Amino acid sequence: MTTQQLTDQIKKKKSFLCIGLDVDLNKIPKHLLDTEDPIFEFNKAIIDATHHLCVAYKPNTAFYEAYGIKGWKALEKTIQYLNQNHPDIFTIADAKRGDIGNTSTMYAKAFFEDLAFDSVTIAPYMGKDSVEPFLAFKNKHTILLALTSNTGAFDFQTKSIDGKELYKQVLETSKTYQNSENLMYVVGATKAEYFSDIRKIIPNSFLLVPGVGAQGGNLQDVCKYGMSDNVGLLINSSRGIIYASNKEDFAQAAANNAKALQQQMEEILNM
Ligand SMILES: O=C(O)c1cc(=O)[nH]c(=O)n1[C@@H]1O[C@H](COP(=O)(O)O)[C@@H](O)[C@H]1O
Repeated sequence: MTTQQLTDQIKKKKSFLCIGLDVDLNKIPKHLLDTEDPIFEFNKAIIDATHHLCVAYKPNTAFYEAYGIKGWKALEKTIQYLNQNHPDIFTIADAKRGDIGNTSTMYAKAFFEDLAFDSVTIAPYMGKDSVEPFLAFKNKHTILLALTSNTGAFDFQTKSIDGKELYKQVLETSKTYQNSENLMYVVGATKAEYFSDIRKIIPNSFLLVPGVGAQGGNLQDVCKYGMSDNVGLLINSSRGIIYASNKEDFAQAAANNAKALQQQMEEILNM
């Protein structure tokens, strides 16, 4: 998917919501545990109930890897279901990968070719040759961790090196990488006060913004300082949407929470 197609979808749906599919078998409704593939059945019900309210889904691979081969199969079925039924929806494999070049190439093949995701999250720590293998894929997107939502972000990302914070160096240096037009960045919703500075460096890049809902980030603040001319934001909520209820009504409850966020987004887009 191109970023133009993503922007078109945002304008059509009046939403820049990304729903995180972080499936924990301890949190899903008990009746689903009797089915053959509870993770997929949960995801399918959530997707069926919410696809008109969001523009992206982001399964975090940890939640699938934790269940071994069954988990990976459920991830595969989920992305196939999305690609077959909702090809207009942007898909993010939240895998936070990155390694020496030949290994990154294999990670890129796994997520872009085998699983056919539109994008994957990548840690920038190993630098240029660990990121460029992902960028080499046309119309696929590499979402680089810039300033994360957790408190540990202050351990390294905001520290100055040669007079400039590390997260700014990540943004500036990554712009020089080959095929850098395929880059997007992660910036946590809990770091709203940093968005103005970030937009000075990357005015138009798409930002994946996790941390609203369960982590306490504020949607209005993020939009005020982080929105670009082409919207340029994908706001993720995982637990705040998918675990709205653990009863039979879980999918409808998730849709209600997604709708509440989408309506706030619509108001912001209309301003
Ligand atoms: O890359 C991410 O998506 C990510 C980056 C970050 O800085 N903070 C962050 O919470 N995430 C992910 O975003 C999701 C947030 O989930 P909730 O806090 O339940 O909405 C989880 O899958 C996290 O792994």
